[in-house]
Amino acid sequence: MRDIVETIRRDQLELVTGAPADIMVVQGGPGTGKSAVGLHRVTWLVDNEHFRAQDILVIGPHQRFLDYVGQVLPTLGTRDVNAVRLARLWEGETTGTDTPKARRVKSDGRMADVLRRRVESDYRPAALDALTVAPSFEGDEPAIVVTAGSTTLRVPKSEVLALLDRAHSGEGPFRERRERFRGLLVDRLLQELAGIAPRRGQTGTIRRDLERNRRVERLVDRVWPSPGAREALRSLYDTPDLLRECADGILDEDERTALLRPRAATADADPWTLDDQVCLEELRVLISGDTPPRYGHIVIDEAQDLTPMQARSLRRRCGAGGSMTVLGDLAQATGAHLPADWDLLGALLSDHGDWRVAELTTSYRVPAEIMDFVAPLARAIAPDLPFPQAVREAGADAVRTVATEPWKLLDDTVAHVARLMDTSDGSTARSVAVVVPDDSDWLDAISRRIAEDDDIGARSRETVSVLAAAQVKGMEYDHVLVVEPATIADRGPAGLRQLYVALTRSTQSLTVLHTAPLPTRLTDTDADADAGSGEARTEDAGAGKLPPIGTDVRVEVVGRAPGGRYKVRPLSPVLDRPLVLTVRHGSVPPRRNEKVDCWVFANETTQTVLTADQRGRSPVSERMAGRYLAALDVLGELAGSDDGDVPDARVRLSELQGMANRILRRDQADWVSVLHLFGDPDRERLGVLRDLAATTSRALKERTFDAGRLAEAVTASGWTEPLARARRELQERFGKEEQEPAAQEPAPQEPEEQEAERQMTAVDTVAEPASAPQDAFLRALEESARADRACKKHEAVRHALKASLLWADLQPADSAIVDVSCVTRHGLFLYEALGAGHCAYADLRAGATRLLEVNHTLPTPADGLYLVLPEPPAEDWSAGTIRDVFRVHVIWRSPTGWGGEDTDTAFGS
Ligand SMILES: Nc1ncnc2c1ncn2[C@@H]1O[C@H](COP(=O)(O)OP(=O)(O)OP(=O)(O)O)[C@@H](O)[C@H]1O
Repeated sequence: MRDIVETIRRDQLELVTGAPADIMVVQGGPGTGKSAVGLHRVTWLVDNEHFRAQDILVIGPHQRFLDYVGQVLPTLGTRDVNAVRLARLWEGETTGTDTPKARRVKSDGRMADVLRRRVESDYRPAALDALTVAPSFEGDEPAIVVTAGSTTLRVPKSEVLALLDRAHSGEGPFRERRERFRGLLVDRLLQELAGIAPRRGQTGTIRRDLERNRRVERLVDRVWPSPGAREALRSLYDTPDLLRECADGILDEDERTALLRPRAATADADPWTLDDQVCLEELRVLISGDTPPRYGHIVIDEAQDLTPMQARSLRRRCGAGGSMTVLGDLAQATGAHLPADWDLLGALLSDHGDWRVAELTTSYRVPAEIMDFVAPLARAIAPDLPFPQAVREAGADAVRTVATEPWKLLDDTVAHVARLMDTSDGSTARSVAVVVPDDSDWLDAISRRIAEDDDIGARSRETVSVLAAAQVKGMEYDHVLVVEPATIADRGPAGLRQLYVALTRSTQSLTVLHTAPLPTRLTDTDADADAGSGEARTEDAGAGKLPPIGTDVRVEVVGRAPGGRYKVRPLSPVLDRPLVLTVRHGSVPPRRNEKVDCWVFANETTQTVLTADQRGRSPVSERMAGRYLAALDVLGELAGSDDGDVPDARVRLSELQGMANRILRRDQADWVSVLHLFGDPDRERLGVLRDLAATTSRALKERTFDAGRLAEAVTASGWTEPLARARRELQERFGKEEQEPAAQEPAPQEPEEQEAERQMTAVDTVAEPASAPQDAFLRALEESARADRACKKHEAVRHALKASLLWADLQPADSAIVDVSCVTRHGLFLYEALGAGHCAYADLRAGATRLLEVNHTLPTPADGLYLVLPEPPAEDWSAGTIRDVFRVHVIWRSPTGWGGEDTDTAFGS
């Protein structure tokens, strides 16, 4: 950043020194110096006395940006500028999260109209009817009556209505107009009093008495109540009729349903979200006219992520004659709204006044080789934006894409981090960022492995950052290592943009480590430029034409497609979408013109992905059906309960969460069947179900469960009917009621935290002892498993094995008897871990015998048996002998991963 002080370029300088008038939007790709321009502009505005430093507000996306501001502005000679994170701009604590749908509705500009109507809905002149007294003589009209001391004052109803209308139609916030009405009414009563008792009417205290008169108070409260902002919003969210009235013609039914939320016992206990806080500010302005502090000039960084409601609120902070510098890149938008142009934000930030867009088109950060690599992605997500030209070249090695196997990914990541750290010239340490998909376990797994690594552990503390993709916006590192880009790209509507942000953070080199094929949008150098900025929007765009997941298709292989996939043409049925066949690593690649029977695995925006791999298509087994039945009912039972006292509620909620997760992750033997059972919902709706199960479970755990609130949430989610249908279907299919889930397996202590583990145990064919063997035999096996597991080394090996299976995209399980079991493409495998020092032939023989015993307890024998050692066997002949004699394979932990002849098959290859 310090470089820019000397090297600022002409196009940047023009923006820095432009006269501050209205709104200037600076649109520029990654590394074009937008943030740098914004900060230089602050200094220039202060130095040239356009504004005092304290009249300038700088808004950034996160704390690291503020640290950067705090560091850079003083070096430019400017102090006392207000700098704040966007999320901190609004009053109140954020205690809740919204569903993506609710978030989009609350932050949409139309919400301002709904809120305005909500405030005005409290003006109720019709309530006057109930407060009037009948005419007292012929020719008289209904009137309101107020007693002032011994005098009775009557004002005809028509006059009160006129006063109401006069006050209401005037200018000003709601409460100001309400007080105006009170004043007008009191004036009128005084006038009445002056007619009856001229002398009393003139005393000074009588006006105050009338203002506080109980009847006057009551009348004002009835015809013109005025709740505070929080109550106004709570009642809007928890009263469907009120919401319908306020949103009529503005929000459709789906959108209204997304907003509904039961209220908690107190307003403080409500789950207030950031978008709620923005709405509350809007309401405070409407109700009492309270506005936040204003500034002369506002600089907003990463402005592409502003929501329309936030933009309105920022406008409010801009003083009369104030101006703004708005910095952003539409291609990097990852917020609730993905704007295709600056029109809406420009109009809102300028309050429909003047605004203009200037462009920066030279990337100073990202080397040309990396920009070339991301160009297809940029074309896909933002075809109309100018793509920045890089000023620097970093050499042929600047971009590396490294395909690896899932079980090697951790080791490979660490090895590449070590390589990148060693690129230092010796004087300055290089900054290295490892960017992983959001919400994955990899953040912890990789951080831990790096920290534990003897070689780089201590050295890495200062220089290596492991970050989720959502955390890297606006950041810059020497070397960036992006792990599994396909998963980042697959995360929701903004996934591809998130990936674009992650890939453009580096000044020196980019390494991409992947086990799944690279996203086509990244590799597709021939892609049409008009793929459209809506490309990343939703997976179900144009849903009418999409072939259902699980549909059988026979295809002919046409040739290779980018990202390790194959272009195919449909033979039957004929599908009119581009089709690609994906092939798992390690399997035999299909030949050109080969005919393949496959099925629809996923519908991407522009193509349908097929696979011949039958994993995922198993029917729901009878054993799982019992558990699913219990899970499908749990929300209904809880919603109808008094206090959440429902048998095994958290276990069943966890199962329900697991059902949604298996579809979202496409990772279990029966995920396609469960998808159909749920009625083929899209990913967003599955996310809603998963979150509902998780939050309910958390509420039970934290004893904040509220049945009424759950009932409303379930209705609002739209899941009531699909869950009931799924239950009916399962019952019909298996002709039974659910089994007790607790009888299936021990209830985990913390269902959410045990989710991963429960996923594993959810595999149908997983090793659960059959009832035939003697109890005593089972107990003996359990006992010896327990003894083995007391050894730390044994457990370390067992968990390392599970981790590698997970990396291999498999779902390991275990039980009281089986150390690890896993369904692979070759069937069910059992694994027996050995502990420290158990590597002699006698130990292997004992382990193999035990494996055979465990195998004997299964209803049907496993398809592969593996002994897993903490180190290589003591004798070099023993592994082969064990295999020949017992048909048990032997693998062992090695410094670089796993050793042994059968390592590949052990992980399903
Ligand atoms: N004229 C320049 N000469 C040399 N380096 C520059 C120049 N302008 C910007 N830079 C450098 O380029 C890098 C990127 O700048 P900056 O962070 O301001 O870009 P940005 O447009 O905000 O990027 P992004 O959108 O990716 O967050 C910084 O290291 C900055 O110092």
